[in-house]
Amino acid sequence: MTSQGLYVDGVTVTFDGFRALNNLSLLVEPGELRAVIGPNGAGKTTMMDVITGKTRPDTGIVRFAARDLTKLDEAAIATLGIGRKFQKPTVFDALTVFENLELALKAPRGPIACLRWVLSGVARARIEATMEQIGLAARREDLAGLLSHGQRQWLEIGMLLMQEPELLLVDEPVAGMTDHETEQTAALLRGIAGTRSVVVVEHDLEFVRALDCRVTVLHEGSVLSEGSITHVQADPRVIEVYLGR
Ligand SMILES: Nc1ncnc2c1ncn2[C@@H]1O[C@H](COP(=O)(O)OP(=O)(O)OP(=O)(O)O)[C@@H](O)[C@H]1O
Repeated sequence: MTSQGLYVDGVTVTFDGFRALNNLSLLVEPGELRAVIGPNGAGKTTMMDVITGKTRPDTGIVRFAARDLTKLDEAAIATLGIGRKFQKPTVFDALTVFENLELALKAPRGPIACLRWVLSGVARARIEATMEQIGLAARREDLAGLLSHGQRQWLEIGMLLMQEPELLLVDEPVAGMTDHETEQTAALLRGIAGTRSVVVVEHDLEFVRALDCRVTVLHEGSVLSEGSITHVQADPRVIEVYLGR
């Protein structure tokens, strides 16, 4: 077993006798970009909930960077460097792009420390670099409420990046985006991986192809197939339960 990365082994989650996850095992390497697909009810959201500590598994191992996540609460898991982006963006509409990113910085804790805290040159440079990365440098002074749906999603990804996560979980990022925004999101996520692991749950298979990464197909709470998008799309079991419908 690897001591780094995300290691899920034999995880089962039962809701009122129904197995949402059924002996789920998966390994995501440090710096890897991984797409997770599967039909409705396959267990994708439950898998994310288990990794972030929202749901406790009945059995199984969940480790990240050699830490046992099943022993930690949601706050402790976030502190460990696991960030999650939900489908709906939660940016602050009345703040500018810059201010949203500033707010997401890891500010010192405690009232005295906060009073003394001034945005340092290093912090400012990080905000600048993040605005470039998410393609919003030209919109820095614009209120988030004026951004398009896609741009708001990127801003939220930027806010998560300000927390310097080592693992980023992203839930259906391109739902409601234009084709052009979808392409840009794939490029953004490819760029974000490498220095950190990124797990993306998505239904849009064109987008998953554009991610150009290993794909895990879930079905009834287990891994049905894994490999390149070309490999899983040609897998008869995947065609039967997911693609062929
Ligand atoms: N809190 C809960 N109580 C009872 N059943 C639940 C609960 N959460 C999830 N389930 C069930 O577990 C199964 C897996 O759900 P989950 O949301 O993880 O699937 P999913 O792959 O994310 O689906 P979708 O693509 O529709 O989001 C579903 O049958 C769902 O109804």
